[in-house]
Amino acid sequence: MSGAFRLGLVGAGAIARSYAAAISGGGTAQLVAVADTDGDAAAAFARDTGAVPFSSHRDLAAASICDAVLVTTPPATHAAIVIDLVSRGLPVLCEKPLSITLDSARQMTQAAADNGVVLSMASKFRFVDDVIRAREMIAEGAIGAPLMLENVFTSVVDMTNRWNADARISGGGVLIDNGTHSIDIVRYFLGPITEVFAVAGPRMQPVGVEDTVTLIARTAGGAQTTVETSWSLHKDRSAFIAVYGTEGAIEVGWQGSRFRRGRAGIWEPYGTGYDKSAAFARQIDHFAAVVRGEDKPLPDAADALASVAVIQAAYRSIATGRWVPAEPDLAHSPFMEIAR
Ligand SMILES: NC(=O)C1=CN([C@@H]2O[C@H](COP(=O)(O)OP(=O)(O)OC[C@H]3O[C@@H](n4cnc5c(N)ncnc54)[C@H](OP(=O)(O)O)[C@@H]3O)[C@@H](O)[C@H]2O)C=CC1
Ligand SMILES: O=C1CO[C@H](CO)[C@@H](O)[C@@H]1O
Repeated sequence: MSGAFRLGLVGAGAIARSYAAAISGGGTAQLVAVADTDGDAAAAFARDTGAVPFSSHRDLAAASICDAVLVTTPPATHAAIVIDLVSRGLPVLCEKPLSITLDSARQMTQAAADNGVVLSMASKFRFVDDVIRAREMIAEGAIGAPLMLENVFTSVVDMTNRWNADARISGGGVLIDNGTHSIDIVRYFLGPITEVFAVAGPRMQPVGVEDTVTLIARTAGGAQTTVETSWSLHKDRSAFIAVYGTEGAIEVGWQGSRFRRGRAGIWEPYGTGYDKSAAFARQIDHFAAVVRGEDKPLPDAADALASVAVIQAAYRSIATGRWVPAEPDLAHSPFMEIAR
């Protein structure tokens, strides 16, 4: 494959517009096709981007003009669309969550494996410079052994008239929505998650799904983590990730990040914080490199599947009030003995 990376897009809604803006800023990808079941949305997107419009992902695939496809439809539609696309040999980058059930997510990763094509889940925070640098510093031993990770994704978003509040389409509320980012971040920094405990807070929006969730997780490496997600509370924290280790700490912030040597040293600033468009652009360039065989998927299909498994475990924890084993192959970790 040489020349521009010809990207098709399925689902011409809000986040598709963010991708189009990021791609138009440069990089290796060119948006060549767009499919949306809403003909007006596809036509408007096509007009603004120069992509060829289609009324279904199947028609888009049949046109054979794409090297790969980005799926940006609501979560309940991901499985059927992705399975169709990978079965036609098209590599796919699918927006989060990969799917709304573990069974359907497994079918997706299996279909990709059977057809020998790349399937990755969009996880923009893996493509934020300060997040990448934080992970590198931890790998270099800058904070010693990581002991604790805190993640906070809280902001006020009115979900009352959006598909996000309809569990049949979204799979749940803020836990599957923002929590999917959180779980992938935790796994990116600390590796597999063994057990989770989650509680849903008082519901502040008149919706049929949870709008505030606190989650605690243990990792296979022995670190612990807390995740706070809300569509209804704005904690207004400057940092969205904090990792504390035996020899220091790192905070990744929205406007800039910082590093502290030792348990009570001076904070040293680094980086410039979070830039969504830059992260999207970098994610697409990385996906192009993966499809060209020049790099490995981030996250890979197993990571994406694990994120679905952990979120499902967290929902079981909310329903039962118990610790729940998270990633199936890690169900018998020593921590479960403590939890019992
Ligand atoms: N990474 C990030 O920062 C973010 C990621 N997301 C994720 O992106 C995805 C899309 O979210 P968002 O852009 O907010 O959703 P939108 O509702 O704004 O857009 C989705 C579009 O897909 C269309 N659509 C629905 N079903 C199909 C189908 N089967 N084939 C083709 N098109 C279809 C919808 O049409 P219609 O309206 O007629 O149903 C709509 O035009 C979700 O998975 C979400 O979790 C969302 C926001 C931020
Ligand atoms: O990153 C994100 C920002 O918040 C949105 C609304 O909760 C999420 O859907 C999205 O994934």
